[in-house]
Amino acid sequence: MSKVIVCDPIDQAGIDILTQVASVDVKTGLQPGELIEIIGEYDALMIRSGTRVTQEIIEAGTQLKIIGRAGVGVDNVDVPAATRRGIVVVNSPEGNTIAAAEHALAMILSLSRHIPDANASVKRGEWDRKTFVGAEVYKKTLGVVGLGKIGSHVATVAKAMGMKLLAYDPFISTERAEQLGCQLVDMDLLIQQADYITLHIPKTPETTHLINATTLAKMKPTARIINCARGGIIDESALAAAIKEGRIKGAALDVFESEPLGESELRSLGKEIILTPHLGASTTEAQVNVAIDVAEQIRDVLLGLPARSAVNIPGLGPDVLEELKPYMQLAETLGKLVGQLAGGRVESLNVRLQGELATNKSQPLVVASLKGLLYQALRERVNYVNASIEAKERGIRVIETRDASARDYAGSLRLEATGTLGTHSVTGALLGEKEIHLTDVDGFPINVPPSKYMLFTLHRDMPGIIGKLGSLLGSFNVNIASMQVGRKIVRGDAVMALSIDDPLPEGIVTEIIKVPGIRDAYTVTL
Ligand SMILES: NC(=O)c1ccc[n+]([C@@H]2O[C@H](COP(=O)([O-])OP(=O)(O)OC[C@H]3O[C@@H](n4cnc5c(N)ncnc54)[C@H](O)[C@@H]3O)[C@@H](O)[C@H]2O)c1
Ligand SMILES: O=C(O)CC[C@@H](O)C(=O)O
Repeated sequence: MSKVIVCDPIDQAGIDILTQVASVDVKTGLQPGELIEIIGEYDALMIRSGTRVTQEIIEAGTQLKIIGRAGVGVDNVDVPAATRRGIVVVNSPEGNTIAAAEHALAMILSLSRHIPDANASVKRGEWDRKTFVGAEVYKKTLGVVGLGKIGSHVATVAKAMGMKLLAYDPFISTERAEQLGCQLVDMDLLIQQADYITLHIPKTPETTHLINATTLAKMKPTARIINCARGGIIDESALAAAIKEGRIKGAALDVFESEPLGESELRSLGKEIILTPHLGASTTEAQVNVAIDVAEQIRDVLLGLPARSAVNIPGLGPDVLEELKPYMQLAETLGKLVGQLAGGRVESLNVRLQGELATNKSQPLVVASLKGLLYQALRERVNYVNASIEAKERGIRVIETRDASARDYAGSLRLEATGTLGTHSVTGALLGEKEIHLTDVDGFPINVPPSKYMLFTLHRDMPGIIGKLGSLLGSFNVNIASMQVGRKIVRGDAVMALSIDDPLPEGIVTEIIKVPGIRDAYTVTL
C-alpha cells in the first residue's frame, strides 16, 4: 500500500480521501532535518503554506511521486527540483479564492472602522468613542492590483458597497475589467488616485517591492493599503516609515516578507495598521475545498491516473504525453518567449503547427503555448488544464493554423503574439529527438538553443555594432555565453540573440537602445 505524509494541518475530509488508497501519517511541526530523515518512506507529501519543501527534502524523497499543496501558491515548494525528479506538484487553484477575497474585504472595513483596536479597548474596560471615528468606503476609490480570481471577487463585492473601482493588471483585457465594473488604468494612476489599494498578484521578480518608498510617496495621505497576496510585494520598512510619518493613512497585512513574522517595526504601530497571521485561506469552507481538491489528485496519481491541476506536468494520458513531451517543452518555451517579446497585454496568439505537427493530435501544443504565454502573468497557477480558460478570460484570441508542407524540420512551431505594444513572432523546432532550437525571431532566421537568460535586439546590420553592445554589456559585468545575428539582407535590419549567464541588471535596456543602430532590445527569462 502507498504511504502519504501530511505535514500541515489539513481538513479531515482530505485525510478520508487519502486513506481510501494509502496509509496516511499526519506529522505536523516537523523540523526540516526530521522530515528529510523520514521522507524516503513516502509516496506522497501533502502540505499547506507551513512546510517549506526544499531541494534537499525532494532529493531525500526517493519514493515520492506527488507533492500536494492544499492552497494556491506553490512558492514554498521547489517546483523545478520536483520536476527534475519527475515528481508531480499539484495545487488547488480555486479552493480558497472566496476566503482570501473576503479576508481582504474584511481588512478594508476593519481598517476603516478601527474594529480590532476598538474591540481591544472595550475589552480592556474602556468606552472611548472619540479615538475610533472611522471612514466610509461608500463612493471611495478602490484600486485593485491583479484582477485574477481573488481580485475579481473583491471588485464585485466592493462595487456592491458603492465603491468606485480602478484596476491594474497588464494581462487582463479592458472588456474583462469593464465586465467587473473596473476602469483599467496604469499602476501610477491607480497609486495616485486610490483611497484603498488592495493587492492580488503573485510574488514574482517584477512584483517584489512593487510597493516601495517611491510608490508610497505618490499615494494620497488618506490612502490605505491591503496585502492579502504575498509577503514581499510591499517593502515593509518603507511602509512602516510611511505610516509613522503620516504619509499614508494605514495598512492591513495578512502576509509578510518572512513568516512567521519575527521582530518587526510593524508590530509597534498603532491603530493605523492591522496584522493577521496569514489567515486569508483560513475558513472552514476553504480548508474543506482545498483538502478535497488536493487529496483527490494525490489519490488519482497514486492510482496511476493523471492529476487535474498539476503545476509542472501535464494532465494528459501517458501515451500522448510520451509522444508529444519534447514538443510540449518547445511550445511552452516559445510561448514564454513570445509573451515577453510582446510585453504588455496580448490580444491574440496565432499558433502555426508545421510539418509533422500539422495533425489534430498536436492540439495539446496549442495549450502548452498558452501555458508558456500566460506564465509571466500567472506563474505556477497556470497549468495545462486551465491555460485555455485563463486565456479566454483574458480576452486572448487563439488562432490555430496548420501547414503540413513546411519541410525545413520534421516538425516546427511558429507563434505570433499581437498585443497592445505590437506583434512579435518566434519559430522553433527540435534538433535530434529533443533539443529545442529557436529558428526564427520576428521573421529573421536564427539557429540558437534557448537559454534561461536571453537578450534580443533589433538593429541595423552595420560594422561595429556587435563590439559596442559587447563593451556595454561588459561594463555592466554581464557575461555573454553565446551570440548570433539573424538577417535577411546584408546591411539591412537584423536580430541579435544573446545567451547570458546571469539575469540582466535593471535599466540595461534603456542603455542598450542608446547604442546607435539598435532600435529595440528585449530581455527574456525562460
Ligand atoms: N492570504 C492568503 O492566504 C492567500 C490565499 C489565496 C491566495 N493568495 C495569494 O493571492 C494572490 C492572488 O491569487 P489569485 O488566485 O487571485 O491568482 P490569479 O492567478 O487568479 O490572479 C493573479 C492576477 O495577477 C495578475 N498579475 C500578474 N503579474 C502582475 C503584475 N506584475 N502586475 C499586476 N498584475 C499582475 C495576473 O494577470 C492575474 O490576473 C496570489 O499571490 C496568491 O498566492 C493568498
Ligand atoms: O495554506 C494556507 O493557509 C495559505 C494558503 C494561501 O496563501 C495560498 O496561496 O493558497
